[in-house]
Amino acid sequence: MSNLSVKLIYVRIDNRIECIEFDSNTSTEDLKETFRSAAEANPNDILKLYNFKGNLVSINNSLPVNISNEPYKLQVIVKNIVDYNNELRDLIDRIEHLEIQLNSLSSQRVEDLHLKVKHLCEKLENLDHLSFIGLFKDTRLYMVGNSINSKNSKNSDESKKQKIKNVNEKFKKFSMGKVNEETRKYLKSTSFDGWKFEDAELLVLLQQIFYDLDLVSNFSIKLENLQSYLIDIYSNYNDVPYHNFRHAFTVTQMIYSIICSIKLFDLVGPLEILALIIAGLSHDLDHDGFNNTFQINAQTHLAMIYNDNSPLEMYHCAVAFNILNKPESNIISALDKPSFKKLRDYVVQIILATDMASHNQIMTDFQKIVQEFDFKNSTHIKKLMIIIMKMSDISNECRPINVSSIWADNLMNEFFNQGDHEKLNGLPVTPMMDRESGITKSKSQIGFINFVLLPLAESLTKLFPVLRHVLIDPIKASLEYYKNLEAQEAK
Ligand SMILES: Nc1nc2c(ncn2[C@@H]2O[C@H](COP(=O)(O)O)[C@@H](O)[C@H]2O)c(=O)[nH]1
Ligand SMILES: [Zn+2]
Repeated sequence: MSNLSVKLIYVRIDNRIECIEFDSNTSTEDLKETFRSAAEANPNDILKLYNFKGNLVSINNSLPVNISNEPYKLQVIVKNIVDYNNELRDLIDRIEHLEIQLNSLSSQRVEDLHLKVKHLCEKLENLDHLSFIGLFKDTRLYMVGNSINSKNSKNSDESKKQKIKNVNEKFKKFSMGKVNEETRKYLKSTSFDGWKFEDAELLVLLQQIFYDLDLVSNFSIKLENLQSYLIDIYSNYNDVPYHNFRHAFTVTQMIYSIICSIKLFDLVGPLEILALIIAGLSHDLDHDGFNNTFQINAQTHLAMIYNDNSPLEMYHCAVAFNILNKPESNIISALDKPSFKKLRDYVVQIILATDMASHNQIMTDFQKIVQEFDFKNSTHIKKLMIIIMKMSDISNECRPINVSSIWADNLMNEFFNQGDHEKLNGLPVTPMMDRESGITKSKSQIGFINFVLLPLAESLTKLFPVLRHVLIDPIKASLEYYKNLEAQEAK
């Protein structure tokens, strides 16, 4: 080998720097093997190489040389996670089988085990390296410029259909029983833990909310239409880490909890209550896990059809009314034309207001009216409905830390997944979404609580002091938790 053709490159693997030597005759396979040995990686592991600017680069003999102060970064994606996941799925199947055999859900040990496995499985599915190789996610729209309807895998479509079918069957079966008083009461609480329930159970609880708010009687909703509507809502959320059906459930449950805490049904009419519940359920329909900034920068189909104006929220509204348009899922068929128009206006305005780009304006508007709030003023009422929706949308940190912490992890996973795709597509990377920017969960939550969540909760509490105990106190507890965590991380 002539010395002139020898290349030396420096690579950071975890916290150590390795120097790799190769030449222009070294094949890509051999070079990858050298990287693999340097990283002590297994043959099936995936290697990701980033240059000093943080861009992903391919490993081949034309890699530019660098200096030791500006090393490449090598990341190893452990493959065995797939096997773990299969094992976990098997385990879930076996536990479900066992449950059927026991013919009772009351065995606490089986239930606990089932929950633990489910949570672990969810965590594994959301690991960032899985998001990169796209093993578990429906990656539609992930490719820049793709149409919203293009899906990457027939198999994932089939398994989604099967999952919906199973959940639908269980939902109908569970619906034959009654939700007990204790659960109905718990459902009204802001400390409700949705992670304890499976999807079909969440649907039963949503159905219960429609009954307990008298929406079924006030709007003559047929049970079969309500069930078909709820299943359509369920089916139109994607398996993304954060903006999924559970998020829609959690937000709707918080809306319900606030309605009950402030007895909103005594202050506004049933149409306003119905609009809030429909908006909560629909506000992130068919979210693909990428925010508006990504949609606009990547010039996705959504950004194109909505001209960069709140593309996601516009689309969620469109999907919401598409579902309501289906005769079998139309839960608002009893409304006359003026009432339909009013409900539609409420739902659209409430969903559009969840675009965080409008947050400051909405806060300013509400703070102006809060001192002289008039429950007979329709503009005031609409602004209040918007604030209740926004409060519920970002309210994870109002819940106990064991509940909210999973949400914060899921949100960070979704953010980092977006950051990875931004890098891969040469788009501007939002620092908060860059896994290499040093942002931590504690930092992210402290900032969000101080600058967004707490001011919003304080505004709503000014109008309804009863909320101090159920919103402000737990938010402050979460803030303390994250401050302690940050202090520990700094040590
Ligand atoms: N850093 C955090 N950001 C949060 C949290 N909860 C919500 N959010 C942000 O707000 C929007 C809400 O709108 P959505 O309709 O998209 O759900 C969400 O996308 C996040 O950007 C939080 O706890 N921490
Ligand atoms: Zn949301």
